[in-house]
Amino acid sequence: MGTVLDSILDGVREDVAAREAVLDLQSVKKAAKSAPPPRDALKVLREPGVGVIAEVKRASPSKGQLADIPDPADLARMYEDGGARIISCLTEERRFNGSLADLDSVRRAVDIPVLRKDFVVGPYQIHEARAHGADLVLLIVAALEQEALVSLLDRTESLGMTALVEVHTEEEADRALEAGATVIGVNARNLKTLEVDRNVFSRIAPGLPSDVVKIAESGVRDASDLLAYASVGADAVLVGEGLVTQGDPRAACNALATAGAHPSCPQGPR
Ligand SMILES: O=P(O)(O)OC[C@@H](O)[C@@H](O)c1c[nH]c2ccccc12
Repeated sequence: MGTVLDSILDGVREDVAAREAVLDLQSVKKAAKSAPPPRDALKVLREPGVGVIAEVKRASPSKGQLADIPDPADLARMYEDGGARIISCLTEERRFNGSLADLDSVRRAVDIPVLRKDFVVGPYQIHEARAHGADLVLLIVAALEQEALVSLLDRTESLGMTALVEVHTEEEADRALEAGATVIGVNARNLKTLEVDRNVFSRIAPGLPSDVVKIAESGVRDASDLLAYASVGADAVLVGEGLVTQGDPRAACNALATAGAHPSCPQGPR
């Protein structure tokens, strides 16, 4: 039986093919060349303290609709005001209800770097991300053969963007390092079963080289979760549900950012 990830990937491949039939690879490459220059995400991620990557997330396969987000630009601005270092914007349509239009409006609304959060299956989406202003791209190891991972990582960097390489197991972390990843996200949510296990980060992160930026993804509900991830080496946390479901996303983001910036917040070597 196929996993949730497999079925998401099938849908994504169909959607990419449909977009490519309208705007081919050559055209999207051209569009990427006239996009506003990429913002330096690596610099932001290496600043002292534990950073917050705040996600514009309308829905998820595990929970369905999470929040009514009438204006993603508005939400992104609240996150930025609340002290987020990076905005993550879901663009996958079928399960997460995201879109490239959301990415466009988010990128225009803020001055901080923006991550295109999607299931990248090939080079088309990398150029497309840049054409829509993305500064970072998510690459999910579990979704890619090693050869594809290496070439998509190189392509991302050659366009001046940063790749956030997502892993869920030690084996995947080894593949990410082998591919040359400098920013690794450990997802507490298993994309094959959708189960969240916050201990996955503490199992994997301490084994990663100290110069790799380590991001704890998923399952952050409040400042105590951020501090727990920080104590086992997180340089940043990526938070969706815990922010979009709050009445005041600016305040919720600020509570996390403040905890991450506090001198008592544990932080790994740089
Ligand atoms: O809503 P949460 O539990 O804070 O999780 C955010 C983020 O980690 C999650 O949206 C995510 C992590 N990796 C992904 C890959 C694809 C889609 C979504 C994701």
